[in-house]
Amino acid sequence: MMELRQVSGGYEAFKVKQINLTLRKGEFFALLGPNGSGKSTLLKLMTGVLSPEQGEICLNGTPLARYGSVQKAKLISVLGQEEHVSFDFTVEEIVALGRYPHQHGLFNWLSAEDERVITEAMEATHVAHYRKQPFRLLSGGEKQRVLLAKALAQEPQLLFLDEPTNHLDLKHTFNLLNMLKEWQRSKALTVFAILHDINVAALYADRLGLMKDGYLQVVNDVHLLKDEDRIEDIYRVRVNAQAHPQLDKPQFMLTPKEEQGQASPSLLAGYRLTQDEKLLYLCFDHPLKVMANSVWGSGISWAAHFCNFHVPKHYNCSNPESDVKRWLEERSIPVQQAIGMMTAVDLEDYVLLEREEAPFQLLAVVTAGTGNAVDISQNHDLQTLRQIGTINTMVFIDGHLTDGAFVNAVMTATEAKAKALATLQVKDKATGTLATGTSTDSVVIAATQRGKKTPYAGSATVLGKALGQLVYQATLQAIQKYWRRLGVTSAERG
Ligand SMILES: Nc1ncnc2c1ncn2[C@@H]1O[C@H](COP(=O)(O)OP(=O)(O)OP(=O)(O)O)[C@@H](O)[C@H]1O
Repeated sequence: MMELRQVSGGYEAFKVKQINLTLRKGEFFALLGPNGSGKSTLLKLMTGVLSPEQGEICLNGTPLARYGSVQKAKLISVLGQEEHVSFDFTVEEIVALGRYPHQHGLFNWLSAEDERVITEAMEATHVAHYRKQPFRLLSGGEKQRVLLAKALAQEPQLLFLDEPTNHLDLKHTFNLLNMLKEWQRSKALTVFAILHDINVAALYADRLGLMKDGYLQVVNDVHLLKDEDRIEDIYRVRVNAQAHPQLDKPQFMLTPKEEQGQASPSLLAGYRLTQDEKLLYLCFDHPLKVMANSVWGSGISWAAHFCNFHVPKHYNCSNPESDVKRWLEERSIPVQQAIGMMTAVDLEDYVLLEREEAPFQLLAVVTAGTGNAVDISQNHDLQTLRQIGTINTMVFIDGHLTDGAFVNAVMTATEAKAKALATLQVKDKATGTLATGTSTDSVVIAATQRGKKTPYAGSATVLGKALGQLVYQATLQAIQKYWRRLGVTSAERG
């Protein structure tokens, strides 16, 4: 489609240098880079506004310089950063200007085909309802969409956009990019867009290029952005690449300077526990990063309120999540910062153990019932496994865990729980074999994310050992309390 070979050019004091790039037909290519890195200069070279001092730019195999302006406008259109419209045109008249390369004859009347394309472009950019309004009276974002409609009305093969989502609110940014993707697919439109938002680029681009100091440093697919060191080298900012929850695309987090490594009281001095018949509640002064399979707040999140609600033994509800949410609201606990579990166990029988193992502080809170103890290796009828008879394990860590360490911590806590069940010879009633857990267990691992990053939390680490021993002890004690309350004899245990 377009090929740049060893292209250099620009201004007296600034030039882009030695650019090699091939744009593929029908792709969405995003150009990223810090302010002043030369993105707009490169775009001006690619659109023929500036001429290369060295190298060659070809469009469909022919040097760009050989195209006449109308011939070029049939193939490429440009939505620049600042478009000035000097006359008092209506929206429709502005969009109609996009048709000029396709018009014939002396008077440039709009044909039926021109009218169809103009309407299609206005509808795609959601400006059709302003068609009779003067362009100058529109807002910045509305003007941007009208100018995009004009660029689309040109029916280009290649569309250049310089920060197209400037001025646009969230909805219109999303609509515009979705619409571009749609035109890219349905009309094999090639899109070359300068973007500032790397999250947007990661979501919409097929390939992207990173510019720095006039050089196109690298071109690749969006996974290139996962290279945090490279992004830091280009932008001088440390970003944290995360996986998008539904798509195989990276998304980026920034940490404001004042939030980094903020001092706050120690974990063990920074929480309050209250317990009544219905709720076991731990409230922390500062939110913790959480990995959990709780009824409310499952997955990875941040939370400061950890709740274990008591339910009757035969509690049955089609939507336990909405129940827990309602109970949180009834207690005025902020639902968006809460983790909620449920148990049929008497909450008075919770076990709380603290441990300090430098540099970590740990706190484990366990409630345990073994009425539905299960040996995971056996084949069970699923219906019988759905009753509440649960071991709920919460572990709080003053430490900075990577996502891998969170997974490791879940593993360690699970192994420790299984070992406690084995020590107490808890049996699966259905099979008579040793139980490995109960049918509806929950685990919560929460960390303050302060201090040096910890990549592991398995048995070969200080953290893993402390965590495993703490959960083992807490689970043992919680099961023993549960048995004492029920007056269960060892022969009946299971
Ligand atoms: N018309 C011009 N005449 C002279 N120098 C210019 C001109 N336009 C831009 N420059 C200079 O060229 C350099 C690169 O500018 P350019 O606009 O290409 O950067 P950019 O990467 O698009 O930046 P931004 O993200 O801020 O839009 C800058 O130092 C700028 O001052």
